[in-house]
Amino acid sequence: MSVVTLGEALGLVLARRTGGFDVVGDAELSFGGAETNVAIATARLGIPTAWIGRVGDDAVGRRILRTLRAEHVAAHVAVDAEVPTAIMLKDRPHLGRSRVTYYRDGNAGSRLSPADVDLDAIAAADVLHVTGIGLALSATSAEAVLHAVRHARSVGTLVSFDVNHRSKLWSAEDAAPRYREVAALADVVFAGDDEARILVSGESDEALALALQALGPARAVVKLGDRGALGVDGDEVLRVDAYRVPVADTVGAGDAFVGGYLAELVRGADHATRLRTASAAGACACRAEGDWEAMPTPADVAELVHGGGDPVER
Ligand SMILES: O=C(O)C(=O)C[C@H](O)[C@H](O)CO
Repeated sequence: MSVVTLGEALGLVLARRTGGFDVVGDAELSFGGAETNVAIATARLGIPTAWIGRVGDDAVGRRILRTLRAEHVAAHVAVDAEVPTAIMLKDRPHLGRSRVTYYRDGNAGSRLSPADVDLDAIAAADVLHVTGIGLALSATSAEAVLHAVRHARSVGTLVSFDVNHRSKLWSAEDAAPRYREVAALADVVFAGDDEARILVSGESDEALALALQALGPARAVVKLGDRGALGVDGDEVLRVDAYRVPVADTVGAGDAFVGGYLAELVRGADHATRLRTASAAGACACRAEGDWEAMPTPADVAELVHGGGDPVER
C-alpha cells in the first residue's frame, strides 16, 4: 500500500502584505509543487509515500528535503550542483488579486531526466502520480514523466495523472497532444472542467468525464472546485458535493483532493469512499494558507465526513 509521485518542487516566496513585491518587502519562504503537495497529502493520510525529483544544492533544496522528511515522504532525489532550485514569487498587488511569478526555466526541477527516475521506487509502489506540469517544464522532464509512466505500466503500478495545466508554462494547443498521450497510459485521470476541455469536448461534467475515460483510463474525475466533483469508474458515475468550509486559500486544494482519492484507492476503498475523502481533503486544504501546510490528517477528514452529511449523489 504505497504511492510515489514524480515532479518539481520549488521554493515559494510569499508576500505577507498586499501591495506587490514592487513595494512590499515582508515575505516568508516555503515551497510548492503539485507532486510534493500530493505526496504530503497521502503521507498525512497514513499511506507510505515517496517523491522522485531534482533539487539544487542550496538552502531551498535542503529546506524541501528537510520538510519532506518531517512529513514522512521518502525522497529519491538527484541533487544538481550546477543550477539552483527553482522558485516562485506569490504576491497580491491589491486586494482580490493574487499574482504568481515563476523563476523555474533551466533550474534543477526542469533538468529532471529519465536517468533520475528511480525505477525500483516505482515498482515498489501501488500508484505512480504525475502531472502536466512535469510535461511542460522541459523536454527532459517530459521524457522523465513518460519513462516513469511506461515503467509503472510494465511492472503493474497504477498510473495517476492530474492535468494541472499551467498556461504560464505552455499553450493549450501545445499541451493537448501530450496530455492525451499520458491520459491514454493512465489508470486514473484528474482534470478541472476547463482543463478537461483541453483534451476532450463535452457539454456536461458527465460528458467530459466519460470523454476523458474514453481516452483510456478506467477512472476519470472532473474536479469542479466549490461545485464538488464528478467521477467515473468503469460504468459507475458519481457526483460529490464540496464540503462547505471557511476559505483561507484554495491553492493546494486540488492536490489535497487527489491525495485523498489516491489514499483510498490504494486502500481498496469503493468509488464513493474515494470521492468522499477526496472532497473532504480538498476542503480541509482550503482552511489555512499555504500550498501543502493544511493537508489533512485522517482525523481532519473524519471530522468533516461525519459532521457534514454524505455529499455523494448516486
Ligand atoms: O504552480 C505550480 O506550477 C506549482 O507547482 C506550485 C503549486 O504548489 C501547485 O500549482 C499547486 O497545485
